[in-house]
This record gives sequence, structure tokens and C-alpha cells, in this order.
Amino acid sequence: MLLDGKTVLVTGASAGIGRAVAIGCAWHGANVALNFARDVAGAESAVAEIEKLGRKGVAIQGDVADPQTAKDFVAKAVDALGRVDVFVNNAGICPFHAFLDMPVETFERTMQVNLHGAYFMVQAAANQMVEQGDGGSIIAMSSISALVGGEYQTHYTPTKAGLHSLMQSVAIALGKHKIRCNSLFPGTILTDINKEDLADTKKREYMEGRIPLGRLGQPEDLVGPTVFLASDLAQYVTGASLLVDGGAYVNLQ
Ligand SMILES: NC(=O)C1=CN([C@@H]2O[C@H](COP(=O)(O)OP(=O)(O)OC[C@H]3O[C@@H](n4cnc5c(N)ncnc54)[C@H](O)[C@@H]3O)[C@@H](O)[C@H]2O)C=CC1
Ligand SMILES: C[C@H](O)[C@@H]1OC(=O)[C@H](O)[C@@H]1O
Repeated sequence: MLLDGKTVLVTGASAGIGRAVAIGCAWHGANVALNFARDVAGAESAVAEIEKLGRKGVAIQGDVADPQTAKDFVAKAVDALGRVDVFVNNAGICPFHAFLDMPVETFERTMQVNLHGAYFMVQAAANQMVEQGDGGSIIAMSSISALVGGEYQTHYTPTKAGLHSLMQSVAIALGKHKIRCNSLFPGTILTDINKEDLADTKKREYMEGRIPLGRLGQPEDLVGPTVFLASDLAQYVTGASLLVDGGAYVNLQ
């Protein structure tokens, strides 16, 4: 199995992509620690799924916007599972809003959750990996939005470009420790983050029409790419990014 014996930490893992990735990593052999914000039932049921697969799972509550959460998450995960081999920075929000009247609180919260939180999480995970001394893999759930804009995402797209830039810089800072750092760029994946936005049938049809593979993504579409980057199959891959968007990005006409 590709992740046999590895310990994987995933933020924002009670639902959506994070949950699918956490369970998918367990399916590929890993023990998994999940960070979650509020959804106790979602986190507990994800742990139950992981345990059904014969792996260890632990759910640890915390708001990633608070820098202290990062240290607590890594420390509690190490207490429960012994080490950190793979860190997936997944937690994120995208409260769609127009640019000209963007509330300051919405802008700041989006930055704090998606980018500032990621910075401190990645730093805490990296310090643990450095202490262990045998490398690791850090994966950021960035976005196709790191490359293209969105009228109602002016606060969000810079966080996704920032996450990718963070992975590029930490790939350099951590290479000497054999820690690989990469980004995934999902396209439009059907989760709670865009449920309301895609309830607009016209918008949904437009988004679907842009995708050469003919469908919007599912959270499970991110499992294979994550497992690849987490595993030794990607031993010489660092500072890279991988679009997981059904071809949407390249489809100009
Ligand atoms: N669904 C999509 O189309 C795409 C999603 N992404 C990214 O994938 C990641 C996961 O999003 P989805 O699964 O789609 O949405 P989702 O809304 O289902 O999941 C987001 C998760 O992050 C958690 N979260 C939010 N704020 C948090 C906080 N302060 N502390 C801890 N956890 C927190 C939520 O509780 C939830 O479990 C996000 O970073 C998002 O930006 C990227 C590209 C496309
Ligand atoms: C929330 C959006 O639907 C989603 O998030 C992103 O990063 C992309 O812009 C997707 O469309």
C-alpha cells in the first residue's frame, strides 16, 4: 500500500475534500489525524470510517485562524499517533461577495483562515518533521483560483495564489530536510463551499460546460493526486502544482 505505516494530518477534515482525503489516505494504509472546526459529528464519523479500514484515526478540534491551533494540532496528533509524515493543509472558506463593498471582516477572516492559518500549520508540521529527521511531504489544497480570477472571489483567489507561493518557498527552505512541498489546484468540486453558488442553475450549467471531462468534480477526485504527492512515488517532486479540474483551466474555446 502506498501510505503503509505513514501518519497523515489533514486540516478541515470533517467534510468535503478534507474528509475524502483523510479517509482515502487511510484506505491507502495511513493512520490519520483530522483537524476540524465545529462539526463534531462529521469528524467522529470520519474517524469511524478510518477505524473501519483498520487504521488509527483521531479528531482534534481547533480554529486554524488561531496560530496556537497549529502547535496544539501537531502536538496532539503526535501524542495520539507518534509522528507526522504527511501534512495536508486543506481547511478553507470562500464566502462569495462582490468586490466594491467587500466587508472588512469577510476579507480579513478569509485571509486568516486560508493563508495565515496555513502558514502556522505548515510551520508546526515542518518543525515536527525536522525533529524526526527523516523527511516528509506537505501538500496545500490551493486551487485553480491561484491561476485565474473570480468576480466574487477577490478576497479568496489571493489566498490560493499565496498558498501556492508558500509551497514554492518552503520547498526551498525545507529541501535540505528532505521535506517535499507541493500544491494541488482543484477546479470546481461539489462540496458545501459552493452549494449556494451552484444552486444558481445558469451558473452551474456554465461551469459544467467549461469542463472537457463533462462533469464537476467530487471530493474523491482529490484522493489519488493527494496520495501520489504524499507517497514515495513522488520522491523527486517538490515545489510543483497539479491541476485537478477535469481540464477546465485549459479550455479557452
Ligand atoms: N470545492 C471546490 O470547488 C474547491 C475547493 N478548494 C479548496 O479545498 C479546501 C476544502 O474545501 P471544500 O472541501 O470544497 O469545502 P468544505 O466547506 O466542504 O470544507 C472546508 C472545510 O474546512 C473547514 N474549516 C473552515 N474554516 C475552518 C477553520 N477556521 N478551522 C478549521 N477548519 C475550518 C470546514 O469546517 C470544512 O470541513 C478549501 O481550502 C478550498 O478552498 C479549492 C478549489 C476548489
Ligand atoms: C468555491 C468555488 O466554487 C471553488 O473554489 C475554488 O477554489 C474554485 O474557484 C472553485 O470554483
